[in-house]
Amino acid sequence: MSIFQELADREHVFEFLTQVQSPVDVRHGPILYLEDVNVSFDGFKAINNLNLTIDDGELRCIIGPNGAGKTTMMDIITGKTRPDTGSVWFGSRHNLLTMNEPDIASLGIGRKFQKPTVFEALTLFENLELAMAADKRVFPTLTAIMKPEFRDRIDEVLEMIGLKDLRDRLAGILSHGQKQWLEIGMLLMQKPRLLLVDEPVAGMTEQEMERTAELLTSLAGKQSVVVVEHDMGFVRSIARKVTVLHQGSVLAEGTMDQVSNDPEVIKVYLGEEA
Ligand SMILES: Nc1ncnc2c1ncn2[C@@H]1O[C@H](COP(=O)(O)OP(=O)(O)OP(=O)(O)O)[C@@H](O)[C@H]1O
Repeated sequence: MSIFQELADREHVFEFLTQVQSPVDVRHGPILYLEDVNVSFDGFKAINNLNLTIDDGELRCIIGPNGAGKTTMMDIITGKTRPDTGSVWFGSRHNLLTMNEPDIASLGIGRKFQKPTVFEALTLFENLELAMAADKRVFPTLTAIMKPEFRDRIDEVLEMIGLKDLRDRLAGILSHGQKQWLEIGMLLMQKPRLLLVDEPVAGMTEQEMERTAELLTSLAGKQSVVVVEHDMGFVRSIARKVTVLHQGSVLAEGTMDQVSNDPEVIKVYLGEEA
């Protein structure tokens, strides 16, 4: 179609008017793909021929004994640690090993560390506002904060994390669990495609753990979520598919029942709890 025909065609949708699509291409494969990844620290193999695939929208739990390589694996995905060999892809287009940490984050990979780091002297609303302001992709100027659509997004996230009633209270008054949810909310402001969550329920009450399980399961589908967690009860309550890491490689993968009945897993890990 010529440019003149396009201009005359009222039904034609011009490319510049269409919504910007996420750059992550998952049409023909997983959202995250690690192949034959190796990392040594002073000759010690922390990650040893690691292969891992996460599907778009999946909620995956990663378990494994201390020193299994879980944190190192997260560090590799976010660009904090560079592997010695192997490949790490985000969708089929983005080779994460060629990108730095800020570029990987702006592609839509959000990481929640174990300890919450919210701004206690600011309200919940302001915390979420700041999280949005930190995202240069969707939010080029601070003055844009007052736009109604951004306020709507903040209210939507407050609803998702179950803290809408505390919208204008200071984050300092929140319980430990509520701070964790707020921090998850801060990541959600940037609409990540993949959320990496490190030990979300450490230090939480039973009730907070239940609420966290609901939150993480509600996020799956809309985004992919990878949870590293030691609490087996919690993992059982949310897990669809579990990956067991041991000595830097995948020892077993499957449902919680499958992996917890696997003799190798029982020997190296779950046996400690049996
Ligand atoms: N920067 C580093 N320098 C040296 N050794 C390291 C470094 N980072 C990790 N390691 C070692 O690599 C191994 C894997 O560590 P990692 O923290 O990834 O395990 P993990 O599964 O997260 O353990 P945990 O459950 O205790 O957090 C450990 O033996 C650790 O001591």
